[in-house]
Amino acid sequence: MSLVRERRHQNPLTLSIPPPHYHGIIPIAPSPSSFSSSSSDSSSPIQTLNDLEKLTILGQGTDGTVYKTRHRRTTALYALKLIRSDLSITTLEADILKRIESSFIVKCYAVFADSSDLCFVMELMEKGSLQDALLARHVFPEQVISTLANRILQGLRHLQEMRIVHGDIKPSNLLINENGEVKIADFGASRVVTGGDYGSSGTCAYMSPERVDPEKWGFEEVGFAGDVWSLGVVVLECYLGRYPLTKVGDKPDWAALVCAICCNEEVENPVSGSLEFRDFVGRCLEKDWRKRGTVKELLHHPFAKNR
Ligand SMILES: Nc1ncnc2c1ncn2[C@@H]1O[C@H](COP(=O)(O)OP(=O)(O)OP(=O)(O)O)[C@@H](O)[C@H]1O
Repeated sequence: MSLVRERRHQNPLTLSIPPPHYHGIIPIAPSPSSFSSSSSDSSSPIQTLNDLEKLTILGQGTDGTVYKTRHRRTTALYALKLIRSDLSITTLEADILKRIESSFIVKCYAVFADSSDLCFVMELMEKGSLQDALLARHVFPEQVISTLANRILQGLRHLQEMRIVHGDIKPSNLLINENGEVKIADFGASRVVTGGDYGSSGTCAYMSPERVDPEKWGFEEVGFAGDVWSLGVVVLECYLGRYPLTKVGDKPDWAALVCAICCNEEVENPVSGSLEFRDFVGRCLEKDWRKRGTVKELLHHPFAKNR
């Protein structure tokens, strides 16, 4: 998990794009020197890393490992993410995570840092990521996708209220808990916006046209519309059971992705889908961000509104 995603070489569809265009962005992080080595609420049961006992490895990211852990005294279970990375980059994520309180976003209880690692103590999401679920199940029925879309939109609404653009909504950053509830995770590509443009960190396959080619689509957008586009890609991927913007068999390299995102006239919307589903996908995957559905609008859309 890092701000710049070039190292996501394990997954052919998680390609990054050339140098960013930063305009009007306030990085959330303090400078590395001002980052405290331990950041845990004094009322939290987790005061030091020694309070946690590692049980198993839950997964491996680009820059570190996620462990299942147990609090020695309370026996409560947590996920512990250890990241070996440039602290100036990862403190961005730490600072964002600590501020967020929402049942639609994976909770971060504490952040610890030593000389080379950042350690995030997080809510344990027992069922892994939506990516894992897609690999196991392949496709989801519309009703499940509708609930998922609603939860992601509610998470995005919370982030927007905090002026945070997630910047990397994709199946592997959507985690599932014991109750089957999906929550947004991984703020390695996030930004607080004050207007103007946003950076181009994130994962190319899920990036909106205005992020991939800002000159063509204009610089004014603050980035929230980019998260809506990514949601549209995820929704379509859950329905089709494959990455939806390139054709089956296409080599998913950077050029093919840029072409699929920016050049093709319209994203192919499956005729087998219900009218509501197709309209929702169309509103998310509107190429022109000025015409794309907003989070507020889509929360009232017949496909995604709470039933
Ligand atoms: N809070 C959590 N609870 C349970 N499992 C988790 C949690 N956070 C991450 N994981 C699992 O650990 C794995 C690695 O997560 P991590 O966020 O480090 O990397 P990633 O997002 O998969 O990839 P990248 O590092 O390229 O962003 C994921 O596949 C996920 O299934």
